[in-house]
Amino acid sequence: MSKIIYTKTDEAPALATLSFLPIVEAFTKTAGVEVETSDISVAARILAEFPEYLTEEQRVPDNLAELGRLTQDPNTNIIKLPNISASVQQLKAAIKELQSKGYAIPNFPEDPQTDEEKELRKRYGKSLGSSVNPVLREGNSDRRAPKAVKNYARKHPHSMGEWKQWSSTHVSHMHGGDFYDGEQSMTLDKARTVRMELLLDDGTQKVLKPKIALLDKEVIDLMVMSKKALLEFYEREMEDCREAGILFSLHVKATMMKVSHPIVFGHAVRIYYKEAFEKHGAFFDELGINVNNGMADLYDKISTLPASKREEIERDLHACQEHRPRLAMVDSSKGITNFHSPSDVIVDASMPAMIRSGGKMWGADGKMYDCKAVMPESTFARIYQEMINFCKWHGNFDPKTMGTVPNVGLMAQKAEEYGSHDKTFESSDAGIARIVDIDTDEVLLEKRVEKGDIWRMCQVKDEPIQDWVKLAVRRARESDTPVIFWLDPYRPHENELIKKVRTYLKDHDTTGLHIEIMSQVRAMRYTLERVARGLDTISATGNILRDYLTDLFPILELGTSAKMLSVVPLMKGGGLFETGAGGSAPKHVQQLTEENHLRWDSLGEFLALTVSLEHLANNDNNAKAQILADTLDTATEKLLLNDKSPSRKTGELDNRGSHFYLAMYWAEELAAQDKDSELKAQFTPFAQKLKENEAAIVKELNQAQGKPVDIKGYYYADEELAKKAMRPSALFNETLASL
Ligand SMILES: NC(=O)C1=CN([C@@H]2O[C@H](COP(=O)(O)OP(=O)(O)OC[C@H]3O[C@@H](n4cnc5c(N)ncnc54)[C@H](OP(=O)(O)O)[C@@H]3O)[C@@H](O)[C@H]2O)C=CC1
Ligand SMILES: O=C(O)CCC(=O)C(=O)O
Ligand SMILES: [Mg+2]
Repeated sequence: MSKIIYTKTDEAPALATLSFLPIVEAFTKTAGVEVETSDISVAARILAEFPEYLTEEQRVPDNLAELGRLTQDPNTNIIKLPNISASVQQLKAAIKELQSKGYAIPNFPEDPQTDEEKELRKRYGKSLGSSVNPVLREGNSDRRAPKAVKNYARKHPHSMGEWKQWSSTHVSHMHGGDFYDGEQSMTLDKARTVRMELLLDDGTQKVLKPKIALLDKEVIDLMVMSKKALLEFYEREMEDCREAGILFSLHVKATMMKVSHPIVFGHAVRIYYKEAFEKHGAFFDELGINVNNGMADLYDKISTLPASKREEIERDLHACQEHRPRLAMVDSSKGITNFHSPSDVIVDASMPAMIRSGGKMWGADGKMYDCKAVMPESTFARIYQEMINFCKWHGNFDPKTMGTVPNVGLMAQKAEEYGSHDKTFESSDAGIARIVDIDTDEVLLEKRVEKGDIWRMCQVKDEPIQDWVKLAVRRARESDTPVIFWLDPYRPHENELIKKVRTYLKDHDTTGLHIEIMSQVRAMRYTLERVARGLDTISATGNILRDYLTDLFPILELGTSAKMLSVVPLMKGGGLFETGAGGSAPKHVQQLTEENHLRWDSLGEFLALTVSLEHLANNDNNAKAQILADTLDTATEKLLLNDKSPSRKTGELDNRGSHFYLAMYWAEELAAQDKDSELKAQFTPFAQKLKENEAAIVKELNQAQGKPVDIKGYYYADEELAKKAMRPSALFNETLASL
């Protein structure tokens, strides 16, 4: 029996699953495909970590570890929905909710002192930040807008803000002392075992990571971010921003760069509120305030102080704002600024949203203003400035005519920066940061660090690079589109990759293909010149640009990256099918609980299911699965053309209504096909029933809206209540059960 593993995650995607999965199960069983669910929500991952605190009935298996193992099995077929990459605030909220539901898990130790607390912190750390995707992504990334989706966007363009040539919006990044500056890189000449250590100025050796096994031909890098240079940078840019009278916004990726970026974020907050931190810093420490987790942590912890003390602190914070630039807002109606939480503004999505709106972000008064987009690490920040330059000169892009930019991303086996958090350190002392071969004592890479500097080692294995080059060539051939490898010869790491790309391209027949290697800024310009002329260009990039570009171009081309096809061909032969390239849209949940309307668009799920079924069909020689895939593809196109995607407005068709239409169109396509008479016979009466009841079902679905709905929880909602809320049409449920 063929099997698809369907993940259960968090927030809007998890709610959508409750409505969509029964449809998937009903349809796929007709092709002998079993659908198994696997709960990898942040709540389930927390529970799996602490079985000894739970009763027998409360315990849950470690599904993520099991899925990680399955990525090594060629028969694996996983549909992975977007999940929360939790900030400390979110993790604490999830813990609190679980405790309130009777799960006696321990509190999150904010400032661990004892060994026991340190151990707990380490265990909770496993559920922090991006901890699902890196486990499952045992393959490289293939993300693109399918033709039907692109055509739909061309016919129904989303709104775009206007770019003025005189816009003051720009990107600011460090020009020295950051990870890019003086980075060191090497390709290994043999398999080695190394340690990471700090050689202090007094000669003491401090081992931070005792043993890392590296493979032959692996590329490793050593990078340092100077605290001094970072603080000077912030000071200068804040002053520059205040003078310019525009909004200050900081864009980081604290979810994936879960060790370095909260530190980078915290320094910005402390510089902005410098005088207040000088005055109250020691007291803040006593209270256990850590603004690396955002100002939310500070406001939370001072909320219980006596009013006079609290007001004094608030006054002092306010006084700092008087001579600092205005901050970009995340939610101006609630007074939530860019400094509230390091993962409220996530660079991959936040920069495209700003560019789409003509370079504007929200100010505290609810109006939009030009901004200084601050991205301290210069390595990739420059691509955004290049795009802004282009928009200022050319005007914003036109979704009706613009070309498309699919991406082939190097991602497998925790490639590059995104796999480096367990090898990232905030230096406790000055000294030499070194990577040393344990067996030979050779110092492979070394760099001077001062106290407070952040240093890290990144790695990328050779086999994933070979696989990435192969995938890029395959995509170029299949789509007859030029491929540009975005690699910067001035950057030592990428220079190593350039050598490898040149070597491995020779393994493939590239006759007639257009393949080039360009530095990022040139690649961006080249790609944009083509985009503006309606031409398509594949970007073949490293892991960070994979993440950035697969939100950037889709958000401009399609309005959201949720509509992307996102495939991870696992290196061992299985398939991981991600549902779009975007997140979990937390504010959609709020709309559901307040108004019982879910505007989440499951298009990414429809696309993922199509390719997942196709993969099954090929692997298991399952002809029925292929028919299901082909008909689902046509049904999805029909859904788009007939405008049955969810509306943003309560009372109109929402996520559940769009699922009904998908089911109806899919059934109609299965009834219309003549390749499999059994399927035809099964689906003909079913399609008829859905068609006959269309008006009544849509009425039931839409009439349920407009009033609050309580699903008793956010991270671990009551499954039965949530199911009931997500399946409000008795008529549709009955009809589906009859299949
Ligand atoms: N692959 C994964 O697992 C990923 C997970 N994440 C996680 O998701 C969370 C939120 O991420 P964030 O970057 O803030 O934002 P999201 O990508 O979730 O949402 C940003 C905005 O995009 C629109 N949007 C996104 N997806 C859809 C959809 N399917 N249907 C309709 N509109 C959509 C919504 O716009 P509007 O408000 O206009 O409706 C939404 O407010 C974080 O925890 C993050 O770590 C993020 C990226 C990928
Ligand atoms: O894992 C995460 O935190 C986000 C993933 C993401 O943004 C992406 O893969 O595009
Ligand atoms: Mg992303």
